[in-house]
Amino acid sequence: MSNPYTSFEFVSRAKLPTRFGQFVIHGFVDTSNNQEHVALSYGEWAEDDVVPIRIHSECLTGDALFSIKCDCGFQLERALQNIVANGCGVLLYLRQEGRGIGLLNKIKAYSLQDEGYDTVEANEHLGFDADIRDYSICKTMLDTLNVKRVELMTNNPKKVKALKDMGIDVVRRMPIDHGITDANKGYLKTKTEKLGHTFNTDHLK
Ligand SMILES: Nc1nc2c(ncn2[C@@H]2O[C@H](COP(=O)(O)OP(=O)(O)OP(=O)(O)O)[C@@H](O)[C@H]2O)c(=O)[nH]1
Ligand SMILES: [Zn+2]
Repeated sequence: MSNPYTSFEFVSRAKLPTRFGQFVIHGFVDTSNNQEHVALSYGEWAEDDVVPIRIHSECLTGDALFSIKCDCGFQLERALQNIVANGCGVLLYLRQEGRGIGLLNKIKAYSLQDEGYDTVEANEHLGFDADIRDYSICKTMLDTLNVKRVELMTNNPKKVKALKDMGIDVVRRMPIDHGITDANKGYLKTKTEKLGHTFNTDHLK
């Protein structure tokens, strides 16, 4: 069987001052499709330390354009704040817009949602599975950053499983229930009911 990690390469790193604190940005490329991904690290750790990490999937609308249709922007901000409060940690920012279908397809899915489809039905109507993300580059990123044991900030059990399957020791999961708005309650409910997210639905009432 071919090694699934051979197409991932570390390219360069640099200091990145942010509103939250002084991070380092590490650039990676997937040479199989020229997709560029980044990791942001904060502070220092020893090889056996449990490092808080967030695997964040790109959401241009939520992360950069202030959309409250989803919870992504809130989660991104909270993750960086958590990392700084903890004294060290890592954000893996994966360019898997729209759960892997890309920005323009996500806008098509949003258009269907305007007509009444939920987030899963909209993907399926466009001919995609509900979630086509791949997390394998995380292994290369974490190896490069010398992270072996993690506390994962997520509500998504698929991310926990993906990391464990790659040999990363997921010591704990930290829920990240943040950013509930009237505009995204329905979306979060669908994520919980159809995509297996361990979201506390009491928050959605
Ligand atoms: N196709 C599609 N993608 C969406 C939609 N809303 C958000 N996304 C994308 O979903 C991804 C974020 O996934 P989420 O399901 O919100 O959360 P998660 O990453 O699985 O889980 P957490 O770690 O708990 O945040 C980003 O890539 C967003 O662009 C939608 O309605 N349709
Ligand atoms: Zn989003």
